[in-house]
Amino acid sequence: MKVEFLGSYVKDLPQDNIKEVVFVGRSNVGKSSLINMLVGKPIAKVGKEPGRTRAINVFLLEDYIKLVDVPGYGFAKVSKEERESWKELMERYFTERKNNIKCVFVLIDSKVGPTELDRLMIEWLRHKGINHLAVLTKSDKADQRELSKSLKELKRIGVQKVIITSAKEGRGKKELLKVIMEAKAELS
Ligand SMILES: Nc1nc2c(ncn2[C@@H]2O[C@H](COP(=O)(O)OP(=O)(O)OP(=O)(O)O)[C@@H](O)[C@H]2O)c(=O)[nH]1
Ligand SMILES: [Mg+2]
Repeated sequence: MKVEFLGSYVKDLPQDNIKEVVFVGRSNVGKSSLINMLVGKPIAKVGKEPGRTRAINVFLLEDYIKLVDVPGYGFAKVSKEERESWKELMERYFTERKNNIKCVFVLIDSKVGPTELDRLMIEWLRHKGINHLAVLTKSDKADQRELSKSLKELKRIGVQKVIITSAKEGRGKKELLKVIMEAKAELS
């Protein structure tokens, strides 16, 4: 698959008309790993310590759609200022890029299920009218009971579509790529 790193953004965001899919979720939930699994190469940095991805990292896939890796939320060890700047960056990103966003993948750990912050994120996307779906990550680490519980909880908070994934085992790759590639059909 053809993929190219377009840049890292902390302030000024790109101003083009290319469609994008966005990966959001708690720090350490597996956003960067999932991007790497999808494109088949280690293009996004995977952190040993959570809270590693500080900027918005943008990758161009097959010349027509962008994958956007945004900094994770909910990491306890960040200062109030850092949390504020994260919020500011996210608000700007979703406001400025709203019309380009094809889908937001809200990543949730299969074993942990949706946290309060995930719920707020989903509610906020719903309120803004931004298309989104839930992606359960690291399914290789969760047993059937944990997985069912996470699915049930997502249903309870009104999530319509869920894709179960494991970056380690390649699970969910086809389903995610299908959502991503649908942008192509929309463009032509
Ligand atoms: N077992 C297992 N581990 C995973 C999987 N995906 C990611 N990990 C591990 O989880 C940790 C965090 O992964 P990242 O991809 O860096 O997570 P992130 O969401 O990008 O984290 P931030 O950039 O800090 O927000 C790393 O140690 C990964 O190796 C998976 O599918 N299975
Ligand atoms: Mg990351």
